[in-house]
Amino acid sequence: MIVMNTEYEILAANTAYKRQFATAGKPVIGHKCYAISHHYNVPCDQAGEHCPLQNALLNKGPDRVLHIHHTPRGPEHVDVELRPIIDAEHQVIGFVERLQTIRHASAQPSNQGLVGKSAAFNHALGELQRVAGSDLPVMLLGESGTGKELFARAVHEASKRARGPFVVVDCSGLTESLFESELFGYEKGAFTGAVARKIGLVETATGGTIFLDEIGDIPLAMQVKLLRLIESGTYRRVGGIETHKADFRLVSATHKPLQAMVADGTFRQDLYYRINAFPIHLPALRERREDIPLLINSLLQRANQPGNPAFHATPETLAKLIQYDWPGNIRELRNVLERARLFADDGKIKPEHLSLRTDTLASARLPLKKMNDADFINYVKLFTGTRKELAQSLGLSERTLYRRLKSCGLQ
Ligand SMILES: Nc1ncnc2c1ncn2[C@@H]1O[C@H](COP(=O)(O)OP(=O)(O)OP(=O)(O)O)[C@@H](O)[C@H]1O
Repeated sequence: MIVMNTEYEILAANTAYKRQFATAGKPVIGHKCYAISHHYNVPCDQAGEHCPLQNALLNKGPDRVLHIHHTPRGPEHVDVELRPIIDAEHQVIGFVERLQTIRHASAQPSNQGLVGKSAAFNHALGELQRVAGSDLPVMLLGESGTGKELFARAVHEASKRARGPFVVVDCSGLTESLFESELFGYEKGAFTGAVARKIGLVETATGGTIFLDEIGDIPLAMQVKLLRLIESGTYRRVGGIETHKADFRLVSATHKPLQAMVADGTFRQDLYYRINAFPIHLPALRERREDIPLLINSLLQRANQPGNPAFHATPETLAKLIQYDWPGNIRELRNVLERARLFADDGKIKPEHLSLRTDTLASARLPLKKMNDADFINYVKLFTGTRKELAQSLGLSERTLYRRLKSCGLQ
């Protein structure tokens, strides 16, 4: 926590903040918050980010945002909550800021969990952070392979139920009778083959979270039973008479258009409102292209066997992967990399090692040399290598690249 004046200067900091940001010979007191945590020399809102201080000043009330901070450990996601200090004349004279490092997502290559730092990813993460602490049902909406299960796990881990179980139910593979016995369990003798009592997943999830993946696939008859469970908070084992109390937080996901299904009668409206209390839209990979290099590093790190040389993508490969449309999102990226590794004998993943669906390869429609200015600028901004590598990836000489950069106002 820190206390600041309205000039963004840090007046006081607690031990945790100092431990994080103060280094010998570089104390934090008296310095601007944006210089310490962002390495900017202007306030965040002038550097293209949302500044909670400006909002809190304007509204004379608290404000909360998700930021990426530059810590000695590298960039990290931080949940920032700012409260104004208001004097007797109703003037804002300072702020108290509480910063909380988010552990369930990483802004640098990581061998586990969610990674990302693009605006689209940060937005979804910010929503997750807001809802996690409550017991509200969460609905994750996104194309296949966008990380719905990882997000669901992150909701659980960021919640008060983190120490409880996280139970995944894939609804798409379950028939009606199976759904009921899986979810609620059954008593001995409930049906042929029920030779002993079986505990259901709802019971297993006591104190934790249930993730219903592909909830749009639940048949209508089962939707009634699910609704009853959610509304009453109780259930009965199949063949049982005793009522049990349920204690779980519900996270659901689907890539189906639930609203349209409600309209045509294949999904119950009452259930829809129950489970859709807090929808979070997960961006497709093509909406967060700037995360692609980070994701590639993370996924290659994950696939690496100890003792083997580390794999990396050449600049040309990176260029191709950034341009591709990724209909299968991160799962497809993971598969493409896993296959490419088998061909990259020297650890370098080259364009010929990639198996991309050519119909969606943007470069097939758009020769790199002939890119228009807007696409060119966008491409340059996303590129993380050196200038030489950039020229190579575009098939330009360094001199031509230099002229093109200059003509677009990029130095
Ligand atoms: N932000 C992320 N950072 C790192 N890895 C990710 C991220 N999002 C997804 N992945 C990885 O991508 C793969 C697909 O993710 P996941 O299974 O969660 O997707 P999904 O949306 O649930 O897919 P489906 O709808 O097909 O079930 C997994 O291997 C997961 O680890």
